[in-house]
Amino acid sequence: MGGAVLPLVIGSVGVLLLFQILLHLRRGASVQGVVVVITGASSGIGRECARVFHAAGARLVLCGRDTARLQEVVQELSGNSGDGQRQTFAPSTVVFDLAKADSVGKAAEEILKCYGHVDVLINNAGISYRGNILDTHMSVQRDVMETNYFGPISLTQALLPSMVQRRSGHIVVISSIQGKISIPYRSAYAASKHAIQAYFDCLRAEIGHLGIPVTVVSPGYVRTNLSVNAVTGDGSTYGVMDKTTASGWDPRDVAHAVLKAVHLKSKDVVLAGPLPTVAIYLRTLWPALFFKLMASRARKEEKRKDE
Ligand SMILES: NC(=O)C1=CN([C@@H]2O[C@H](COP(=O)(O)OP(=O)(O)OC[C@H]3O[C@@H](n4cnc5c(N)ncnc54)[C@H](OP(=O)(O)O)[C@@H]3O)[C@@H](O)[C@H]2O)C=CC1
Ligand SMILES: CCCCCCCCCCCCCCCC(=O)OCC(=O)COP(=O)(O)O
Repeated sequence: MGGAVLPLVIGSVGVLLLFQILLHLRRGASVQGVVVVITGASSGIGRECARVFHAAGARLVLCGRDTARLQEVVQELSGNSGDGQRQTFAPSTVVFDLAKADSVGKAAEEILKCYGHVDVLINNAGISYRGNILDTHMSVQRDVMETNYFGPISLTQALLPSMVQRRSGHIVVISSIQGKISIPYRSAYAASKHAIQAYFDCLRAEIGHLGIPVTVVSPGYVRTNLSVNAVTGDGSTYGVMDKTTASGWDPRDVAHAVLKAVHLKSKDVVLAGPLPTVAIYLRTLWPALFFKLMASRARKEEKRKDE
């Protein structure tokens, strides 16, 4: 009888410890006072990240193009002092357009002035696209690349030297399942997300040993305004809330997953259901079948448009 008690006590203490660790992870105590920069903080995933990181005690620098919409987020967060268990901070804002190459350097200087350094950069801002390649202006292909690829990598490269100097920092990028597989009528978007994945995989290998982790987060569909704001082949706004978007993940869950990824210093996180996950493996292991499925998907979508 006595022999069974000790393992039971050790087991219970172990479970209790594990519970405490999980609780600690959920609370995100690791970002208390940490300087977190979020691009695209005015809506969708970025706005939810702002809420979640603010509640976890981060000192935020929120970025976007629209002063009024950013101020709305600041107002909301400033009036919300969290659960009272930790100190929260009123966010700072920096307004700039990632697609304007000459504005990013100046914005990085402004960001650094807020707290003197950056602990976590979350490259979240982005735009999607709808269109077939034959009818898409080259200017659209370039514009999507500016916002989704050149903008984030310019900002990253402008902030990196200060992280390297301090031997401290963390770079996060919100990519997409479409950074891993390409689906028809998304050429500009999928290409920009593949480019982002490749760039940050290279960066991870180059700077990991300096104590600066790189996290690529690849969500599936998320319930935001991404499809509404998407650009079409002639440069006009798509303006439609797609069913896939409307029935996607709650952006709050994505934001919590980003916080967890920061805490765990995860390298590559896929946030999607089984089908997209199978598709990623299929693309590598049985590409011929994957290409066939995508071609059939393209024909079906073409037919739907013709009806
Ligand atoms: N929703 C989804 O299904 C998925 C989204 N993602 C990715 O998540 C990220 C966030 O998108 P999501 O929240 O869904 O979409 P939203 O359209 O809701 O948000 C996009 C954000 O990006 C900002 N933004 C867009 N263009 C620029 C620019 N040129 N310069 C600066 N900021 C810009 C917008 O700010 P403002 O317009 O105020 O300037 C806005 O805050 C994107 O990178 C997207 O690719 C990935 C997978 C799935
Ligand atoms: C033998 C078994 C075969 C099973 C594999 C079937 C392959 C199914 C293809 C699944 C495609 C999933 C696409 C997911 C796309 C996605 O989640 O994108 C996220 C976004 O970035 C959304 O942006 P968008 O502008 O496209 O709304």
